Amino acid sequence: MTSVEAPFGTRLRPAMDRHGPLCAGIDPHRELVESWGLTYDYSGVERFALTCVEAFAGSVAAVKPQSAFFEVFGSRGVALLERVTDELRAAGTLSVLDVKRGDIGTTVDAYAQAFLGTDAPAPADAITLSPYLGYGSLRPAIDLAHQTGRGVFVLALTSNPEGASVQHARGEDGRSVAATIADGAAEDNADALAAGELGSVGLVVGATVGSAVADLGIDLPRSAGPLLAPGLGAQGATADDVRRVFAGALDQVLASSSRDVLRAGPDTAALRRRAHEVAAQVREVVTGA
Ligand SMILES: O=C(O)c1cc(=O)[nH]c(=O)n1[C@@H]1O[C@H](COP(=O)(O)O)[C@@H](O)[C@H]1O
Repeated sequence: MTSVEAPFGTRLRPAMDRHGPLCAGIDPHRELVESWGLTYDYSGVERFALTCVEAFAGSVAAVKPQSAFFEVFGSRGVALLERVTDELRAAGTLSVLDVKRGDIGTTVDAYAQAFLGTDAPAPADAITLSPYLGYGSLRPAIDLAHQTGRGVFVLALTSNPEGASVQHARGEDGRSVAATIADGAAEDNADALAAGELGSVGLVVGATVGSAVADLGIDLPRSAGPLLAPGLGAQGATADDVRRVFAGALDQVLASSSRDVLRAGPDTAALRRRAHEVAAQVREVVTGA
């Protein structure tokens, strides 16, 4: 059992200040594992994941293991994922578990207990959530995260081209789905905003989304939480894209990169060096230095 912690946002802010605003992904794709000279099986993925932990622990603001690549190996893969989050926790490095959960509220409650509760078997510092059963369906997870000092990242504008068909759609009031989700985060982070702190309800906004934030009238600064920004590197987004997409909210950006960093392995030092390089580039963009 883990105890209640200080709010996720207030733990993330100093980590980003210290290491640069990068969340390094652990995504053991078959081709990456093989490019490291490992066989693509449970043992190869175990070696891959634990090398990433060794490289990133204590070196980056946050680490985001992608559950799908672990679930491929069934219960052993899930146990490995739990080991990854446990080792990150022991090293004092924040984990963002990428599980993209979403369901009716009563089921979300169980997901919340599984990942964010004080009795969670291997709690993460934050998880990713999908709000497409309605932002309100996530209430049990958001409330529990607030109680236990953990965080959530709610998909708002995803980095993939297909996301726009849902996220840009407008309701009867003319507001887009993505803007409504950002409004929800703003309400849930209102106390943090008033206190001048980073909120614990983050949004996922891809660095690939072009002018969508402005076109849809989304007020990112008012959302007041961290903005997890995937898409850098492998999906084609650049530092300039980060500057443009997040103009006005750059201090909330937590850029996320998986393949671009992971390709530097299998050498632990090279992997860490690449993570530092990308973190420094993002820091330069967000501070305008
Ligand atoms: O929630 C995410 O992390 C996420 C949201 C999104 O809109 N786009 C997106 O790519 N992701 C995740 O971010 C990672 C991107 O990996 P790379 O493209 O290799 O950097 C993957 O784990 C994706 O599942």
